[in-house]
Amino acid sequence: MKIAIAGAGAMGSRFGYMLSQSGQDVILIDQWKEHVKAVQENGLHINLDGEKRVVELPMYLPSELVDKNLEVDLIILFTKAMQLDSMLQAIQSVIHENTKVLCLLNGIGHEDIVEKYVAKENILLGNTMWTAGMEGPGRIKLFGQGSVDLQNIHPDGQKGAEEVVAVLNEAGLNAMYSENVLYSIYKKACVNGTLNGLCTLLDVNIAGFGNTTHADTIIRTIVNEFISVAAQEGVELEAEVAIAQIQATFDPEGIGLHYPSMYQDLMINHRLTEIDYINGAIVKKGQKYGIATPYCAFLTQLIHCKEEILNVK
Ligand SMILES: NC(=O)C1=CN([C@@H]2O[C@H](COP(=O)(O)OP(=O)(O)OC[C@H]3O[C@@H](n4cnc5c(N)ncnc54)[C@H](OP(=O)(O)O)[C@@H]3O)[C@@H](O)[C@H]2O)C=CC1
Ligand SMILES: CC(C)(CO)C(=O)C(=O)O
Repeated sequence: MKIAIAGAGAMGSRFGYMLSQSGQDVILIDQWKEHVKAVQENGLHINLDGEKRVVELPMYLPSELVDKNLEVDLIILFTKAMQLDSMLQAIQSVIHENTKVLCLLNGIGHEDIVEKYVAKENILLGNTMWTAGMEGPGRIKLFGQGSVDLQNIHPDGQKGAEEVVAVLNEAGLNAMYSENVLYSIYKKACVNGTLNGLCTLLDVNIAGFGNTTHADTIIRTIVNEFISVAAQEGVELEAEVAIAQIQATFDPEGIGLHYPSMYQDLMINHRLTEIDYINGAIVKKGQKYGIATPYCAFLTQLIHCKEEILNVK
């Protein structure tokens, strides 16, 4: 399968690497010039559980694709939420009538953006528990295991979605066809809504926060805000199920030593965060449905304060 990864930072590069190792024909696309140049000139440097390796993968800026007349079977979107619209606009030349587009970003509501550029029949929505980090342009750090949940958003897309699940599984990405992707998205959003902002503000990794005596109370309160909003959208998510998935991330042998992507954005790279698409999205929906979401609102405000203090753009 010809696969383009659009947004090939940490996660996109991980998926691109694993898919190419399984024999798929992969290209990486990103708008970060230094990163693209580094991969074009020196290959993608991978630190996999401490073992270093370098792989050659074709990588392009979107502007370099325009006259290439490239057709791909699948595009996997892995930008940050703030860059999704501009990336989709920039890769129009690669999106054809039969191109499937799988969106795996963290957060809620990305389908509204993808639908502006892609026919509903070709849109697959999902999320992932894999992790990754950048050590610099052209260099990624990988450890731990993960999984992917995905589903077509239009009934005609099911066969295509099942094919994509099979391709991801051949690459060892542990993909599952979800019967209710909105459920999967809200369940994963509970993980991000409790860990990303708090690990960032408290300056700890997942295990560090999870091991505090207050973590459980805070997590339960935030999860309750998420599930009250989800219920208004027809998603019946049990608090204990969401909490169990969050607690499972604390294990240092799993992803407990990971600093969430928001920490990497704000504290390491001094970049804007996705808070408005996670806790901020719950606040907005809460206002619409008349549900109080004070913890999500406070967390969103604190992260925005930190963005201002660090003067990030
Ligand atoms: N990292 C993780 O462990 C996980 C992340 N996710 C989600 O996956 C999606 C992609 O995340 P992730 O791979 O972490 O994103 P990255 O920050 O690694 O890369 C995303 C984009 O950000 C820009 N960028 C990143 N770092 C720099 C930098 N130092 N300087 C300039 N530009 C930079 C690049 O695009 P550009 O130049 O266009 O700005 C890049 O394509 C997000 O929605 C995230 O929440 C989901 C699960 C786990
Ligand atoms: C790994 C995990 C689940 C941590 O919250 C994540 O999605 C992220 O880092 O953004």
